[in-house]
Amino acid sequence: MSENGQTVKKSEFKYKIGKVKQTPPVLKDDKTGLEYIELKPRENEKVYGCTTFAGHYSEEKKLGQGTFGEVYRGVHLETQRQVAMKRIIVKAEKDLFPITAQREITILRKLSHKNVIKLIEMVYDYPPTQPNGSTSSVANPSKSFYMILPYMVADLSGILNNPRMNLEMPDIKNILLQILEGINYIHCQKYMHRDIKTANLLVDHKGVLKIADFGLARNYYGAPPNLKYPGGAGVDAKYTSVVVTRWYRAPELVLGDKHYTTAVDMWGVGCVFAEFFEKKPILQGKTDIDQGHVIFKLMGTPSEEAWPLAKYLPGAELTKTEYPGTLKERFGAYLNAEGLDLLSKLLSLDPYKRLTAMAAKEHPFFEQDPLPKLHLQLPCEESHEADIKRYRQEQSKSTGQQPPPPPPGHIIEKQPSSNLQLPGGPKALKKLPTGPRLDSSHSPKPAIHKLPASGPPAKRSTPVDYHPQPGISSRAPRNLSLPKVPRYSGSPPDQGHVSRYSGSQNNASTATPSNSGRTDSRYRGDIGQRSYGAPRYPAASDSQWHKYPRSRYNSAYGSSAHDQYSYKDPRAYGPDSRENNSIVRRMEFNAQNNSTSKLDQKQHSQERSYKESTRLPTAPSNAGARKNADSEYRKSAAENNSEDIANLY
Ligand SMILES: Nc1ncnc2c1ncn2[C@@H]1O[C@H](COP(=O)(O)OP(=O)(O)OP(=O)(O)O)[C@@H](O)[C@H]1O
Repeated sequence: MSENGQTVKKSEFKYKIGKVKQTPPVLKDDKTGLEYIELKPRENEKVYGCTTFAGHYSEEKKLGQGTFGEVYRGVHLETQRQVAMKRIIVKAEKDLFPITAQREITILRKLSHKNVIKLIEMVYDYPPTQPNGSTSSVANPSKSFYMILPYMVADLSGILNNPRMNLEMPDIKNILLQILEGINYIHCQKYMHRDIKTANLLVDHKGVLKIADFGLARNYYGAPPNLKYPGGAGVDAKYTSVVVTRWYRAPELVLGDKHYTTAVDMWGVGCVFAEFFEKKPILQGKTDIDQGHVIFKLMGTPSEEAWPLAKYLPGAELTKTEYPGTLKERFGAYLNAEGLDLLSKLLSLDPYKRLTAMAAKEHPFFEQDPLPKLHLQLPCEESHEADIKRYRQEQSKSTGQQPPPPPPGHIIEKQPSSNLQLPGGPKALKKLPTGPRLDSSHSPKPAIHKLPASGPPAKRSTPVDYHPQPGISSRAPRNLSLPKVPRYSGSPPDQGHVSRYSGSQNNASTATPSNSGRTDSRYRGDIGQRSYGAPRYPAASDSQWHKYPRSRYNSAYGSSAHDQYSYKDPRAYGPDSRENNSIVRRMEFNAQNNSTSKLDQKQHSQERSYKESTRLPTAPSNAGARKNADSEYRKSAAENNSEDIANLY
C-alpha cells in the first residue's frame, strides 16, 4: 500500500537480479600514470590480434609479386570463401616488420569505402615447432604475416593486357567514376595514395573497382580538398618526392617538388584514363630525367604562365626544353572534345590547375553520350598483373615476336629452370633494370575506341556478365573437411551494406536510380537495371567484415553534398586523429631519418642521384624565392621536421 492509499502492482518494481559479469581489473602504469586493462591472448594465438594461418587458411595460387612479399589467392577454411593473402616476410635475423606493410595496415584499418580494398584481418604464420622444442630445423626461420583481403578477380593492368577483354567507352566511364569515388574518399580522409597505377586498381566479380596497395600512402597536413580551391590538398608540409611508380609520376615529383599535394594521385588517374586507349602505360620514361622529357613531349613544355612555380623546383632545368605537346594528336582518335578536356585537366602540368577527384566526377564528359555503364560487366576471367607475361607470350607466339619487357619497379619472378642457377636459389627474384626498352613495333596494336558522334553506346555482340562461372567461382568447392574455428565470423564483402544515402543496400545489385534518390543523367538507365554505385559520396562502411569504428569523416562533415566535402577546420579532425596518425608519421619519420626500409633506402639513393644529375642550383636563393612565392601555404622544412620530431613524444 502506498502513502495515498493506492496499491502499487508489485510487478512494476520487479528487478531482475542476476550474476554481474566480472570486468577485467583496471591497472595503472607506474611510469605514465595511465590506466589500462590487460588483455589475454586468445587461444592458439602467438601474436596478439592475429589469427594463426595453420588450420584457418590455405594457399592456392600466386597472384602477384610485390616489393616485400607475394600475393596469393587462398581459401578461408571455415567459410570456404576465396581471399587474397598478401604475405609479409619478417626476416628472423633482422626481426623488422617492413615499414610499408606497417603503413598499409594502419591506413587500411582506418578506411572503409566501397571503392577501397578492405583489410579483413591479419594472420600470423610461425615456424613449425620441432619435437625437440626448437621452432624450426632452419637456422633462422622467417616469420610470415599475411594481410587477408577480399579476393578480386582482376586488376586493371591485367584487364587491359588481356586480349580477350575489350572495354568500351561506357565501361571506361564507369571504371573512371569508381576510381574517382575511391580517390575522393581517400583524399577526404586526409591520405594521399601515392601509387596510383593500373596494377593497384582491382576489380571484383561484381564489377566493383577497389583501390589497393597503400604501401606508399601517407596522411597529409592541412585542409582536405574542396570544390572551391582546385589543386589538391596537403601543401602545408614537405614529403619525400621519390614516390609513385615512375611512369605514373606527376611532373612536380619528377622536378623534385617536396611540397606536393593530393594532386599527385590525380596525375595517376589521368595516366590510367589514357592507358585505357593505348593499353599500355602512356608515359614510359627510361630514367627519372627522361620521364620529364616524356611528360613534356606529351603535354608540351610549360610556359611560365602555364606553371608559374615550376621554375623554383630543383629540376627546373627541364622546363627549358621546347616540346610542343601531342595530346590531341595522340588521343584525339579515341576521345571527343569533352574527353580530351577531362584528360588534359587531369594531366595538367601545374598541380594547382589539376582537377581534384571531386571536381573530376562532375566533369561534363560523364554526362555525355555514351553514358557510363550502370553496372560493369566484363568477361569472367581472372586477369592479374602476373598474367600479363602469359598474355604477351600468347601474343608473341601468334605474331612470332618477342614480348616487350615489363615496366620498371615491377618485380618479375624468374622461372626456375633446370640449366639456369639463380643466385639465392630457384625462388630468387629479379628486380628489372630501370628503363624498359619498349619497342613500339613489338607492343600490341591498341584497339581503337572511336566514339560515335552521338547516340547510345555501341552494343556488345554477346553481352557477358562478370559473374562466376565454373572454375572461377567466388567460393571454392566444398570438398574439404573443415576444422571448427571459433573466431572469424562475418558476412562476405559488399553484402548487407546499408547505404546512408539511399537507405538500401549499397551495392550494384540493389542500388537503383530510383532508390538513390538522384535524377542525375549519369545514373539514368533502363528500369530495373542496376545503378552504378548509387551513393556518390563515401559511405561509412560497405561490408560487415569489419566492425571498425566509423571514421571521423562522417561526423566532421554535414549531410548535404557540398557540406560533405567543404572544408571546415583542419582541427575538426582533432588532436586524437593526429595521435592516430602519429604511428604513420613515426614510420614516415623513421623511414626518412633512419632509412629502415629497403624501399626508402632505394628512394633516397634515387633522389640523391637525381639531384646530382640535374645539378641543383644553390639552395638558399631558390629556397628563398620559392618561399616568397608560396609562403602563404608552405612551412619551412625546419618547422616540419621539428613537428615530426615533436610528434614522436
Ligand atoms: N585483393 C586482391 N585480390 C586479387 N589480387 C590481388 C589482390 N591484392 C593484390 N593483388 C594482386 O597482386 C598484385 C600486387 O599487389 P600489391 O600491389 O598490393 O602488392 P605490392 O607488394 O604493394 O606490390 P608493388 O610493390 O608492385 O606495389 C596486384 O597487382 C594484383 O594483381
